[in-house]
Amino acid sequence: MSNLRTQSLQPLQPLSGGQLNNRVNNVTPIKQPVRRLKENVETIAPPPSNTAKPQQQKKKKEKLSALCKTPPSIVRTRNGRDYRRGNFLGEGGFARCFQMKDSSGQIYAAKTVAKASIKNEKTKTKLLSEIKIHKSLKHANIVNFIDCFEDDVNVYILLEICPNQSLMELLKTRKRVSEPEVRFFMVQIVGAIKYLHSRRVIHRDLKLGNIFFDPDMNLKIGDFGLATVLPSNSTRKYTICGTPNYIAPEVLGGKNTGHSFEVDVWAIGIMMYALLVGKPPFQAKDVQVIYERIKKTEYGFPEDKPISDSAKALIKDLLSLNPIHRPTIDEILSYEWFKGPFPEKTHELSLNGTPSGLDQISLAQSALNFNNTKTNAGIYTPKNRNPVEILRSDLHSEQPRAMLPQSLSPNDTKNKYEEVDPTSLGRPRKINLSSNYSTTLKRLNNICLETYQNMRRLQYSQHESIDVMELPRCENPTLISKWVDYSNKYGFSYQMNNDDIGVLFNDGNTLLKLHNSDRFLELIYHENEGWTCIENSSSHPPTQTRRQLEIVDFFAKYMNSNLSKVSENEERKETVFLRRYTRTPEYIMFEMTNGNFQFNFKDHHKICVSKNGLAITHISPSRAIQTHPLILILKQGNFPSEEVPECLEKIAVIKDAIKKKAFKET
Ligand SMILES: Nc1ncnc2c1ncn2[C@@H]1O[C@H](COP(=O)(O)OP(=O)(O)OP(=O)(O)O)[C@@H](O)[C@H]1O
Repeated sequence: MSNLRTQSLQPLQPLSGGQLNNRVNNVTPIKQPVRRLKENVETIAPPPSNTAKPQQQKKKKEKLSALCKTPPSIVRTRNGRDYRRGNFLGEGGFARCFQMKDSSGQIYAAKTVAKASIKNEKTKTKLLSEIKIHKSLKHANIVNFIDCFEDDVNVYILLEICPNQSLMELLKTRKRVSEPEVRFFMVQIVGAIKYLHSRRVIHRDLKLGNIFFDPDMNLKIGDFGLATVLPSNSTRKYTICGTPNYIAPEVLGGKNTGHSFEVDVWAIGIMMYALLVGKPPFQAKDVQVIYERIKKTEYGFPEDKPISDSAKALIKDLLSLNPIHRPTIDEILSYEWFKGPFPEKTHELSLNGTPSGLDQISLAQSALNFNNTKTNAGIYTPKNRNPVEILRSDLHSEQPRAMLPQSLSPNDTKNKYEEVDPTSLGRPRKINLSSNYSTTLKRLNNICLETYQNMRRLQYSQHESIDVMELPRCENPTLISKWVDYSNKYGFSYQMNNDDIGVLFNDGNTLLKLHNSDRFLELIYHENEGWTCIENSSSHPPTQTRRQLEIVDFFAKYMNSNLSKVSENEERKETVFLRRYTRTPEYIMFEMTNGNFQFNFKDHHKICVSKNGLAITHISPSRAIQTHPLILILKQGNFPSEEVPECLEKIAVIKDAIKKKAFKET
């Protein structure tokens, strides 16, 4: 603890175990304002009334975080690490949060606490307890603790960055959140709380403002400032703490009743209600009124904001006055409500508005999404089955069929359309790039821009005489002829018309099996750079790629026996693989590593733009293929040998899609 006083940049020493649970005696009488009284507002509630004890209330409103000075532009730790300070991220009652970048470019959030605000022993113990508890946790839905250090003025808690704010901001923007989305949130939250409780940690400050979105829009519980570890399951805590709107009735009972894990279950009920209805159930201007309502569980469901009966039933149980009547963490997910439409993930678009089509997610698809979300939240670990076995049973059972937008005919999967960019799918392995590949992404981005510029120029010059330079040699390009989207588990699998088969795995890496060869390529993706290629023999694959190879082989068999091809086979002219794909309701777009763009439209016509936008290929539903200079097609208004419905409109759509990519990358 003396560390907090020491001068500059010493990493904090670990706490001795005894310090952690000595707060049983910190009984705060109920009449005193509860810690974090200021947060009564939780920004969606009106501010607390100032009628009683105006002096005291005023004093409480001064945030300790105001004492926090902006950290220097470079924070150097004792163990030699430099962090470059970035933007201000947000502020709580106690801390301010800033971006911090390490020397490899990885960005974190640094929760920064002013030493001036930790003058007394109690605050110091609390901070050290927060650090010790948070440091001991590792779960997919808990903000990851990275490091902790200090300088002369601040203590820094370095955390995984959650750049998409919290559920509180989401609700502020959206006013109410749809039931399918809340189902998804609840599973992730329940997974994290189940994990905490299994380690005898009670969070005690669960609220919308403490549940953040990570870059992939997964929820992460943060702020362990009020968390406590119970020495045994039967121990009870007596400290009155929490945020008024979220406080459980037994906490308000203070000394007389004590509280335990069920306070977190209560808070889950409050959050579920708040998300579905738009405000917490016991909200009032005056904190004492909130407490009175909580003690009598006095709340209702407003008629003008209808929610399902099964949602009400779950909320009612979660908000049981008697903690032992509340469902256990394990029981929550067996409620009927979770059988409703369940999305595969949360989309970034949800931050601004209700995504469409959520209510149309089929029962089978919902069940699958629910199970996957539970698994990802650590709620049950499937038996250690071979991934190929899992794939086989998934692909051949009735349920998951619905989730696969089969090859070129994605029927009822509109709500799944989204951009899938390997850079956002996972942290790529850090590797040394060979010089051959290190400029690949830059090169592709340049081709993308050039393709857009050429298409735009040709569109404007279609009434002028043809420049021979615009007439490229028009051989048919390498195309994706079959595909299976299994990105909710493994990745995106495809077969090309040269019969090479690839899987773009969810970590961004690709395995490409070359047709008529014993060789396969492991293409390791590196953010901002490109790919490193390792060539291997399929008959003697390295151990670490064996499972992936099995998956590729499985997909290969599956595609061969189940899907039809887009076009006839071509000889391999080049080694090419899928860079990334984008799905919209109108088309799926493939960006290939030779710079070509393939668009499969929902009317089963496919168009590929090659030669940096100078050549265009049409593949008809009957697999007839023709490639021409784009300028000719623009002049004639359609392809010569077989008409393409709404040909010029399709080309305009393609140009716009490429434009979006071009300007996103540069
Ligand atoms: N991991 C993170 N990534 C991005 N921003 C974060 C992260 N953690 C915290 N923040 C931002 O910093 C603010 C303050 O963080 P936090 O809530 O942990 O601090 P606090 O002072 O303990 O809060 P409280 O008022 O709840 O006690 C948050 O509201 C949020 O805007």
